[in-house]
Amino acid sequence: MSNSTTDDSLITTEVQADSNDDRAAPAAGTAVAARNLDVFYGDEQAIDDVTMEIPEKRVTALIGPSGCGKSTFLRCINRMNDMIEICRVEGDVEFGGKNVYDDDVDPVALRRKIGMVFQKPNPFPKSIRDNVAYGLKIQDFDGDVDQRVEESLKGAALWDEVKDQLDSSGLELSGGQQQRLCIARAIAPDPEVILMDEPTSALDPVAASKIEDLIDDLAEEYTVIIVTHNMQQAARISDRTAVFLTGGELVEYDDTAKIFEDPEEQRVEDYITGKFG
Ligand SMILES: Nc1ncnc2c1ncn2[C@@H]1O[C@H](COP(=O)(O)OP(=O)(O)OP(=O)(O)O)[C@@H](O)[C@H]1O
Repeated sequence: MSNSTTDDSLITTEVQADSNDDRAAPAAGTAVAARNLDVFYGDEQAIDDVTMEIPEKRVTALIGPSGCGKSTFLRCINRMNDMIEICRVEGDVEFGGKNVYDDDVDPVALRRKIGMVFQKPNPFPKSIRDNVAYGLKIQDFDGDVDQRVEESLKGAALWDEVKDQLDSSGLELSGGQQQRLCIARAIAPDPEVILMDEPTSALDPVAASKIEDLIDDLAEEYTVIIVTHNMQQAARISDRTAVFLTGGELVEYDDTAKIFEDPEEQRVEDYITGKFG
């Protein structure tokens, strides 16, 4: 695991800066690690004994056919599955040297460190400024809110388009702009990890392409973990790719080039060449 955080820091410390990060070089450390993770919905098993280490400040793509457990795995990382009553998680998800399922972890504090962006842009019916500032208010942020809003909108490549209309409703933006607003909202609390569940699938190709470019930029500062159905997208934007297959099995996990050019597993080759799924 990375040494950048300790147990207590899950709740208290800021993101560690690493301005010299070079994505061609090996990652500095592990951001998130699943260890023997099993997830059940009632009697149905959705994730089956998954162990994987996700590198920090890289883009990791989770791919696989519908229903193989990609979203379930993603939601385990910041305990969004807690909201689903019949969901049961066994095994560990380590973040900052700590199992996020330990009794003393505060899920709300965890979600500030591990933000999330969903398939459908879901801005609140509030102003652009208030959408971005939302997470700051919850955490009693005592810095300059307007400055953080501006930084977050710049970080989400939206500032230039909205800087003169910060008091307009977030719902008045286009779909692609709304998704970038949601990304700004996710990065405002200064997370370490951003989870993205098919963030471009509801967008037109131009808007989707802007988000892809943005993901590339975000990986300079954050660890990005993205579920995508779009294999070209995974190949374009990710450094590492994890292939899940039916039953929640992690079949292969490697550098993205290796997965797409020379996978070890026949089942993975069949999947990425479109023989099934
Ligand atoms: N809230 C839920 N309640 C019950 N079962 C669920 C729930 N969410 C997911 N499942 C089941 O868990 C399994 C994995 O679902 P999940 O959505 O994680 O897969 P996925 O790979 O993300 O699928 P997709 O690509 O279609 O979004 C499926 O069998 C699904 O029916």
